[in-house]
Amino acid sequence: MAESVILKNITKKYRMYETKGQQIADLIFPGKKGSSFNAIENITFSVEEGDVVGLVGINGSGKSTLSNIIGGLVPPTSGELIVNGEVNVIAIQSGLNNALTGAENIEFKCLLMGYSKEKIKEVMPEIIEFSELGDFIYQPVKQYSSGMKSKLGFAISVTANPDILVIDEALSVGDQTFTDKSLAKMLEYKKQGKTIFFVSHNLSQVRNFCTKIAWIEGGRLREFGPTNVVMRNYMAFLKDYNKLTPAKQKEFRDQLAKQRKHK
Ligand SMILES: Nc1ncnc2c1ncn2[C@@H]1O[C@H](COP(=O)(O)OP(=O)(O)OP(=O)(O)O)[C@@H](O)[C@H]1O
Repeated sequence: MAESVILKNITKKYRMYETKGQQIADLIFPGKKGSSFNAIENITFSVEEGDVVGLVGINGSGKSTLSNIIGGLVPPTSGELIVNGEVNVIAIQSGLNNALTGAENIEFKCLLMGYSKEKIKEVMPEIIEFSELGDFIYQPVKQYSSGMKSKLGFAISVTANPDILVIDEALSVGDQTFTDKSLAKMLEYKKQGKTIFFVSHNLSQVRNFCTKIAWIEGGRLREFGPTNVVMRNYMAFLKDYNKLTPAKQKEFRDQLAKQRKHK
């Protein structure tokens, strides 16, 4: 199998400030004020065509940052990312323009993907039908619920038929029927040998759907491997973590955060 996505020592740093004044001072004297926070640190793994990779980890571990980097939405601070093919990200905040209607967003995204006016006319009814939004498609997206936004983003992306698909929690906000329909579409993609990254807190979806899992903890890759192996270890970790008191859980998260913070 050919390698589809290769990550080599990918790091994403953000500057963090305690006050607005610090932020302004840092603009004038870069690096003097505030601290640096590693949202993602030294992540290395590679994925083959046809792999469906679940990204798991507790809140704030860095899953969305990593999926946005893979999707080309966020540049890494350092490291090398090789993506062989066209990639599309579906997230709850999926880059839709709130001022435009659903239909205008479809048109806009299709134009960005290089579709001709004729092609857009052809795919428009298909996308509207998949989205299940009915007449809401002519309403501005700012009036949509997060589930409706996710449906629209999903419908556009599956019609775009990318080689690599990144799905960030987009299936957790829709209703069950839509989620089932979307999972069926994903299975079709999986059968076609497309590469999929799947961020979800729904572990039974991850178990049923993913062939591999990347477990992210405190911005670092704790484990990468076949679903059955990593899922077993992650579940054991969660069982222990959930047994901790809220104060002990916070202590654990604070300890991880401390390791990510640098001057
Ligand atoms: N633009 C940003 N500026 C500063 N910090 C950021 C930024 N984006 C993310 N972070 C920080 O990076 C860390 C990882 O965030 P990320 O959203 O990737 O985690 P996640 O695993 O997707 O979390 P969740 O499960 O809660 O969605 C968090 O501590 C977050 O506060």
